[in-house]
Amino acid sequence: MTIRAVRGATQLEVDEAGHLLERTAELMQAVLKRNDLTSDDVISIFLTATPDVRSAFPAAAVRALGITDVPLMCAQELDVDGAMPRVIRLMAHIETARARDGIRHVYLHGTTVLRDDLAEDDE
Ligand SMILES: C=C(O[C@@H]1C=C(C(=O)O)C=C[C@H]1O)C(=O)O
Repeated sequence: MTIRAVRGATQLEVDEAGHLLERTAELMQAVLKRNDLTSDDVISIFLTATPDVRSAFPAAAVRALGITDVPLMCAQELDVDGAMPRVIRLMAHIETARARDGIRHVYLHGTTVLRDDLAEDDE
């Protein structure tokens, strides 16, 4: 097993708490599923929201999935001119037997344009 990092991002239609929690949970579950991970394989999760997001802490969505024993941290993304609005990002450090190029990064709901080199088709 090796420690690796996996990235994810999703975009909100609106900045509302219920929707944010739903989209963040969807993202977290997709990151785990696409990389054959369980929460036992996760070391830590860092989440960001763009500065226009004010409705909820994305970490709450991860906890609501039952991932309660993993250190979580939320922060605000850089306020770059022209950047995509209402984006939730995550980076999870994980234990995995996968090679670096076997890690599947997850970009949902229109965010593939952020990193078309990393992102697969939105499933
Ligand atoms: C491009 C993204 O957005 C921003 C830019 C990043 C980059 O250039 O690597 C990484 C995270 C964000 O700060 C992304 O989420 O992948």
